[in-house]
Amino acid sequence: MAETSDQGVTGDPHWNLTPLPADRGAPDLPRLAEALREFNDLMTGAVAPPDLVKEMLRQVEAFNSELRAHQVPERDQIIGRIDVPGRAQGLIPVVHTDSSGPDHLHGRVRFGRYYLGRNGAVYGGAIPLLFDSLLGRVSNGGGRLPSRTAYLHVDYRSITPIGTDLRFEARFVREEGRKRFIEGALYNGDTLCAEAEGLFITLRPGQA
Ligand SMILES: CCCCC/C=C\C/C=C\C/C=C\C/C=C\CCCC(=O)SCCNC(=O)CCNC(=O)[C@H](O)C(C)(C)COP(=O)(O)OP(=O)(O)OC[C@H]1O[C@@H](n2cnc3c(N)ncnc32)[C@H](O)[C@@H]1OP(=O)(O)O
Repeated sequence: MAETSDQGVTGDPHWNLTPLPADRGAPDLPRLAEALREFNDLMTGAVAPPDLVKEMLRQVEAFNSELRAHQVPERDQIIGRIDVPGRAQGLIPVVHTDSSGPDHLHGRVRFGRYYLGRNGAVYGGAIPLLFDSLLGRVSNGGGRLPSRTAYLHVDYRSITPIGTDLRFEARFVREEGRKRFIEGALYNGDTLCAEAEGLFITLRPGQA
């Protein structure tokens, strides 16, 4: 499956994004995020030998020590930006878009072992995380002004399995003044795993 970035707001003046610095490792950051995602999945599923654990601890502590010297204010941060593929972070699993438009987003997602709750099922809290991102993308797509989640209602209809390609749909339902109602659903084949309804509020000018 091809990597897909959070598209739809890139270059949109509403988001007021500063240009990405080309020389600050940005091209490698999505690959680093991919490696870290795989690390999380492998680490979750492994019982590693003690020497390997010791060596990983040494290396991770060494990276932490270097990174402490390179902390920047939020406005200069690269990881998490919507114009970087997969946002270069591992919080939300990578989403692959099959079809998108001003009022919908359809695609696929796979939760790795890192997201395991129990008995092969995705941890329940990870599902609203996904829906917030998907519904937020629909709300903020189509050239609309930025909005913020006011509520997110999730119904769990059946177990969501890890390690399986799942299909999602999200759609813009209606708008009432500053209120936007967005719905989404997550399927394993024909089985409905979860569905969500979100209220997103258009931010007023200057509202941070
Ligand atoms: C600027 C960044 C925004 C965040 C977006 C982040 C990233 C976006 C990036 C890229 C976009 C692409 C992808 C998007 C991905 C993810 C999106 C995630 C978005 C979030 O994850 S964001 C964090 C979680 N989110 C919060 O942290 C909200 C905290 N909160 C507030 O910031 C305020 O609470 C706010 C602004 C929501 C409203 O405040 P406000 O003062 O502007 O407006 P007000 O209260 O007047 O509400 C107006 C009308 O909505 C009704 N209303 C309000 N809340 C309601 C509720 N809960 N239930 C039922 N009705 C409700 C009122 O009753 C009134 O209705 P009426 O007009 O009919 O009287």
